[in-house]
Amino acid sequence: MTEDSSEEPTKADGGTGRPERLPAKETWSVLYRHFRPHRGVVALGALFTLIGAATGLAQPVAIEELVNRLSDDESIASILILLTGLLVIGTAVESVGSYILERTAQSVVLDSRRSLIRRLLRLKVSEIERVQPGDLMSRVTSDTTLLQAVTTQSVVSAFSGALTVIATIVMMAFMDAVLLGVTLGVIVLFGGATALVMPQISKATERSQEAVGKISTALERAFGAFRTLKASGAERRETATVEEAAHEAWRYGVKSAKWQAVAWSSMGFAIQVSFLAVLGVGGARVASEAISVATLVAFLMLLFYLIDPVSRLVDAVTQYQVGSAAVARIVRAERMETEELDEPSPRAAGAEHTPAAVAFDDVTFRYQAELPLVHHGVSFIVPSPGMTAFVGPSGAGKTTVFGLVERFYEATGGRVLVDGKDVRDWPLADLRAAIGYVEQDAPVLAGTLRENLVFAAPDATEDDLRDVLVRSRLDALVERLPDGLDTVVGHRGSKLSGGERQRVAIARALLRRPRLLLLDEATSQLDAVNELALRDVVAEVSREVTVLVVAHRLSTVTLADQIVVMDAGRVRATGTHEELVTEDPLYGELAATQFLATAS
Ligand SMILES: Nc1ncnc2c1ncn2[C@@H]1O[C@H](COP(=O)(O)OP(=O)(O)OP(=O)(O)O)[C@@H](O)[C@H]1O
Repeated sequence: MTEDSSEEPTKADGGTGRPERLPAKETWSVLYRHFRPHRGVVALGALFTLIGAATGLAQPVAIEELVNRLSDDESIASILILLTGLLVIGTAVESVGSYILERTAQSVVLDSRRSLIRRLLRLKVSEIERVQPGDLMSRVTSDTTLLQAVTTQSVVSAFSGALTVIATIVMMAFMDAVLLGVTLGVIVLFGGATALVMPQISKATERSQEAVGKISTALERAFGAFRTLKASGAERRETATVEEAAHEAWRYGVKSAKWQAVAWSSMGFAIQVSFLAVLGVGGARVASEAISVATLVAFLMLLFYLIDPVSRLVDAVTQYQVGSAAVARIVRAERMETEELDEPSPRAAGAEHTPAAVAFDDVTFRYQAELPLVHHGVSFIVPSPGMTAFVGPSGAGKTTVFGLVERFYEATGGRVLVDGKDVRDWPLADLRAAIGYVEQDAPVLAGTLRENLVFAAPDATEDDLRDVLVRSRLDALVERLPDGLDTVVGHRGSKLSGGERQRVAIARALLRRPRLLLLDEATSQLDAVNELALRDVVAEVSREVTVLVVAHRLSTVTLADQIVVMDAGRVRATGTHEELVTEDPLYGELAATQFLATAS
């Protein structure tokens, strides 16, 4: 089962083109999904913030009373005590509230990172080939951080800010409706610009985040081929590429900051102007005895208190713009197609060790809809147990056979059968648990030798490890290394030789105790002595296990129980070496040139 993307491939890109913006409704629903598990805590935090704000609002009322008592020559001691109490309680409650909200915001970031990480490592192979992994990484590290702002400052500040604004306006209305009209008129007139610039903030932030993604992509490209970079003298050019992306991030970051400043200052300006307007109109109303001085003072105090919630509202909307840009990028990553991968069932995980049966039944395949067919009706049945070698010119589609058996890709037509069952009907984890796969370039991961070996078989015992080290001819190397199995092998195993990397990859696959072993040019870099040894090991393994190899070396191919000759995506002949040398001209030619040349 896959979770399908509703977007066109070009829209769900990893940063290569500019995707369409996410509709506001969808942004809201994503934000709500992240927010929902924490709604209880957020409500508590919001309540504390509100209580804090209410104590602030009570202060002008208390001051109005204080001014009245002063003018009536009454004692103000009780009012002063009340004011002090309000201040202390307000500060304490507000700080606890803000701590709760910040903590929740961090949890939201954690949740979104977790869900993204879980999905990213389950992406289909074809999805990863379509995008830039560096950009995907920046979505986990950088974009999720922006989510933090939109779930606290934005959602909660908007809520508490709006409630406080409403409460303030109600209180103002009770004091003097005319002054309230003046205040609102001025704020709407001068603060209106704020609303206009909001979309600009979101747009600039998304561009800036895209550029951050480009930085990761460019760095990943450079580090991924560091020696080639140096050997090609490309340091300056690649540095310039990364710097250009960094500069783009800066440019759009500054643009976003500019629009945020416009939003803030227009709202600040609106409140300042309303102060002046209330002073003018209020003064006239005091002179005409429509209102008392105490009411004007209290009203001005309320106006003063309005600055905070209005700022919070503006901040909320600004942060929402920033966050929505991040949400769009996160959602697009979340929409990429993933594989459903459960734990392998215990039987598949190791109890049963019969060799797997593999067959292709008229398989056609293309990597992408717009690309030509790679397989045009490929059919073969492999002996199990036994070794089957795939040979043929470069690009004939040999590696693709392995990709289809592992179900990294699904056949466009026909059936790929393992144990007589279409691989699409297998639980994916069970299928892969049955297979040991050594890829063409024998990848070794950063970490220690031990970590690399047990990567595919975390439950392997020390005895298993020792046995496989001997079989894959790694024992001498491990003994030589000062830290033995705990030696760190460097990024992509850069501290190992090509042949050592291949042996590590073979050992890793053997340790998995597979029922089906796929070896893609797995011994191409081994010296003659090690190759001979490993060939014997593979031959021995193939007595109990089904082994498929892609190999160009005669030594490996001649050993095979069956050879499948592929050419331009078709099987042109199947047989043993002796049969094919005489029966198939292409194989005869390959044997005569490539194999025999190698053998001689
Ligand atoms: N991930 C991919 N996306 C698109 N096209 C691909 C992909 N992988 C391989 N191809 C194309 O499919 C064709 C078959 O590739 P494949 O790797 O199966 O050939 P091969 O026979 O193993 O070649 P070689 O002996 O050089 O390894 C080639 O033309 C290749 O360019």
